[in-house]
Amino acid sequence: MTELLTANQMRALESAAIESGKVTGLELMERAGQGVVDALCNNWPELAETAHRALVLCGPGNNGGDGFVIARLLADRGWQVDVFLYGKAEKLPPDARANHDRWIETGEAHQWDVDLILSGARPDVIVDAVFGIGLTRPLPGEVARVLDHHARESWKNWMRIRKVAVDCPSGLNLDNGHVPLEPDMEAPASEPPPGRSNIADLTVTFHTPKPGHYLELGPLMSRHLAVADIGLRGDAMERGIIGLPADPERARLTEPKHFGAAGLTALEPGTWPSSVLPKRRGGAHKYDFGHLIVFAGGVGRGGAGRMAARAGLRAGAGLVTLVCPKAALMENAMQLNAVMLRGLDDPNLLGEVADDRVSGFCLGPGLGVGTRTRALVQAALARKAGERDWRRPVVVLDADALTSFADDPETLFAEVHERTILTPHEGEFARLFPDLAEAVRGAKSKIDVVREAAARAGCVVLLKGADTVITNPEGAACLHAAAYDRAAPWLATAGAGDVLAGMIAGLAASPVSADLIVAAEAAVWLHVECARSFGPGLIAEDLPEELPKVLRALSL
Ligand SMILES: NC(=O)C1=CN([C@@H]2O[C@H](COP(=O)(O)OP(=O)(O)OC[C@H]3O[C@@H](n4cnc5c(N)ncnc54)[C@H](O)[C@@H]3O)[C@@H](O)[C@H]2O)[C@@H](O)CC1
Ligand SMILES: Nc1ncnc2c1ncn2[C@@H]1O[C@H](COP(=O)(O)OP(=O)(O)O)[C@@H](O)[C@H]1O
Ligand SMILES: [K+]
Repeated sequence: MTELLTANQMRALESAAIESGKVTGLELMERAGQGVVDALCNNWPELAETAHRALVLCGPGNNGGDGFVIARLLADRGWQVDVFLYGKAEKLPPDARANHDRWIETGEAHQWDVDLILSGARPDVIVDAVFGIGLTRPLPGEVARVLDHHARESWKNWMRIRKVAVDCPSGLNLDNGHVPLEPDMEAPASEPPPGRSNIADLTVTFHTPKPGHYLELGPLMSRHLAVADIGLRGDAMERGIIGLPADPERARLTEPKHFGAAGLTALEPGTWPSSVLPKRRGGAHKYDFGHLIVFAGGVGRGGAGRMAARAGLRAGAGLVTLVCPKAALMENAMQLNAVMLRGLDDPNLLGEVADDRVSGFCLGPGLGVGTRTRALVQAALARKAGERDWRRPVVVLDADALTSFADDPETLFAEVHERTILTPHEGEFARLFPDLAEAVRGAKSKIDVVREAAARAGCVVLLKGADTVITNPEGAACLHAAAYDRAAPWLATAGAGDVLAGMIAGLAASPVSADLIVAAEAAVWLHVECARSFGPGLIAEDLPEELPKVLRALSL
């Protein structure tokens, strides 16, 4: 797992390293600049071979300081380097000032001037070192004009000009992935507002990625992400131990890498996520992997429940039973084989179809909004620990199971327990947590907002999206990003969420399953892995069928 550090956490780590006396701020800045130059040369080997021309845009803080280091290192390689400074040299913080002064011994640092910058010699590379984690307000217009994606069009052959962002494309808030805008700056939908259109070709960040690289606009603006090691040692190894519940303060990125350690890949047995999947030992009985009950809707509405059930079975539940209104039995019987089937009309008779060995419930997909669904949810939540698991049955609540409580979320929150997970998409989230949904549209980090939701609800909450955030009431937060080399646009297809609910339930229903948040994290990762393995043309039904291939690749 990779820790995602907020701006404050990164600053604290940097200060601690400097205070320990093992490193100076200047050394860190030098390594940061070197890291950017190395990443640039790795990414575009042709730039490493011969000297080129760079336009280095420096800002008024330490991000600008990194820019001056980069300017010097490129000049040392024989490059022609034009440097512009936004702000006053006298006001630069000490380390940035020192690197500015070192640069002007041999080069020039021009005062920021939009026309002068855009009419200057054509650069091969633009280095955006204007603002990093210190951005506190919207980009000034004169900076936005230069960094705008279209500004490159002032030069000929502009499509071959590369833009490298230092720490982040300036304007992007690395805590939340938003681009702060002046209140009157909302542009028409057809045209990205200034600042949102600062799109890099490569973004080089330091030590570890930040939440904003993966949330909201982060992937779109950063485009490719490289992480440069600047020799800061964190305690992430201990905190991010694979398969354990996440740290309550630091969010982690859901991925197989163990804090970026090279050589550990998903393909090695024993590593995450294989290590947290229940089905990995021989000699077990089907009940050792749990009995999952998935509820389906009435006549003609069973598809979503059937897909969730199939996903639960493929994900590893020992047995899966689909429970539907009796009138829909025939329809479902014609479609199911390995998934078992029972009819239930009266929610109060849940015990007739779900004995003590049931270890998981999945409710919501296609279930219909209303009092029957509410009653089923309440009946499932009321179940106590069964005979094979000391824990209560896991309850996955999705779609209609959530919407059925839209006018009274407090009733739901009063009944959920620690083995409950709510899996809303943004619309369902807004129905249960209207104020928090508003906050995420504002300036708050999606991670913090979902943390608040889990604390309020008293159970695990998973907010779906290309950036999926999973939190528990203790504050642990995992961010799964279907971005960069794990983008999965094919998942934007009807029913993909139903399959996810089934996969989570199927993984978590096993008596030997990991902590619920950990099981959910693995399910989200596998869900995207299935989409990526299948590729274009994917429909939701393909996802469970792709799972065996994905699991085989994990050497299970
Ligand atoms: N923290 C660390 O561990 C390291 C930080 N480094 C670099 O230092 C950067 C952070 O430096 P700083 O904290 O100085 O922050 P920045 O350089 O990102 O920006 C801070 C400066 O910009 C001003 N500012 C912020 N938003 C503005 C706006 N919209 N309009 C005009 N001025 C604005 C602030 O008043 C301040 O002067 C990182 O992003 C990274 O590039 C690296 O040198 C390596 C180590
Ligand atoms: N562009 C995308 N990239 C990656 N994942 C996506 C994308 N769009 C949707 N998803 C994922 O697909 C699923 C869609 O779920 P949901 O919105 O509940 O749809 P449905 O109700 O049709 O099943 C979620 O897991 C979500 O994270
Ligand atoms: K920057």
